Amino acid sequence: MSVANHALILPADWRDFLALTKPRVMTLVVFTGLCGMLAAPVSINPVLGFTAILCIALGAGAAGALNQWYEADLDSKMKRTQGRPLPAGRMDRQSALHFGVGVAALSVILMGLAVNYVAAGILLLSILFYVLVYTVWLKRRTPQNIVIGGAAGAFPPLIGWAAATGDVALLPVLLFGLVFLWTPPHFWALALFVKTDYANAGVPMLPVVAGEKTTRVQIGLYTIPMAVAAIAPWPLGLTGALYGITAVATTALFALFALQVATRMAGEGDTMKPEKRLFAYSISYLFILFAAVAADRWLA
Ligand code: HEM
Ligand SMILES: CC(C)=CCC/C(C)=C/CC/C(C)=C/COP(=O)(O)OP(=O)(O)O
Repeated sequence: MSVANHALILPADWRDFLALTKPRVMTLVVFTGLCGMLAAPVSINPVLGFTAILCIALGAGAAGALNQWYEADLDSKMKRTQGRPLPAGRMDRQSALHFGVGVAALSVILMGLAVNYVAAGILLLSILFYVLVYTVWLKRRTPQNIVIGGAAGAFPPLIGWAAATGDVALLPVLLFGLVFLWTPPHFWALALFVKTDYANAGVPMLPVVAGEKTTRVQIGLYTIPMAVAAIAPWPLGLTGALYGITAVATTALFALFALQVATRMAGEGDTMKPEKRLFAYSISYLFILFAAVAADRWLA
């Protein structure tokens, strides 16, 4: 059987290695890192700044590759992920592992040598968090997997800030909190409409384990502290009105969409529209907020 499987593996090309890095999701991860760096009250040398962002992209991509190396079995059971290079048989697991470990090591070492050790340390922590805490430990065990493990995706603004300043401060910590608290509504909105995929693969995502109604309520509840983290930098004097007004307006819309998801209880029939809208908007929302925090520092 394993010989037959092996015979099915076609040579991977560069597009498969690119797919291993989850490039679409990682664009937002890298963007939050870039804006965290631009929000810092110092001007980083452009070559070092570019290197730092490259390291975040390489580290995040490597973490995505290691995630796919570890869970090729799960990915082969879900429609959304069946076409990835490993489950589709276009790449062997060994190549994915070598690529992931090599690129992760390169990203952390380069960040440490060229930028600074604080940024390198947080980058290493976020890679380990995504691969070990989320993927290996929590994802298959508890519906709280993305609440705790999701912290991995919230580190990039801190990494960007640390790359520029060599330190951390309250503003990037609030930005960390924003992404951390944004992750549950972002992901559970999606999980509501890909629920059967996760159920088939045996992944205990919240809608599968606790049901649709609980998930909707949880989305609403997480939106409250998320809104506080999003708006707080303005009254705290960490940003100006450009960010503040943008945060209030975009967060109000997020809260409205989350409320619509929370109050649309299971069994009403018709379409799944509110959760699709919240999921799509969640992505634009973070792009806009992070663009605003950087613009506030440079334009205001
Ligand atoms: C554990 C936490 C998270 C989970 C489980 C999660 C899960 C997902 C899933 C399953 C998708 C569907 C499409 C795909 O696979 O490409 C998705 C889309 C996306 N996620 Fe997340 N996500 C998480 C955190 C984040 C974070 C922290 C960011 C960025 C800051 C992010 C940004 C995105 C973006 C930009 C997309 C859209 C990709 C596209 O256009 O196809 N996600 N997420
Ligand atoms: C800097 C650095 C290392 C950042 C890490 C970035 C990070 C943790 C992003 C989380 C977003 C993500 C790809 C979730 C997918 O969850 P999943 O793996 O359960 O999704 P899947 O079902 O699509 O495989």
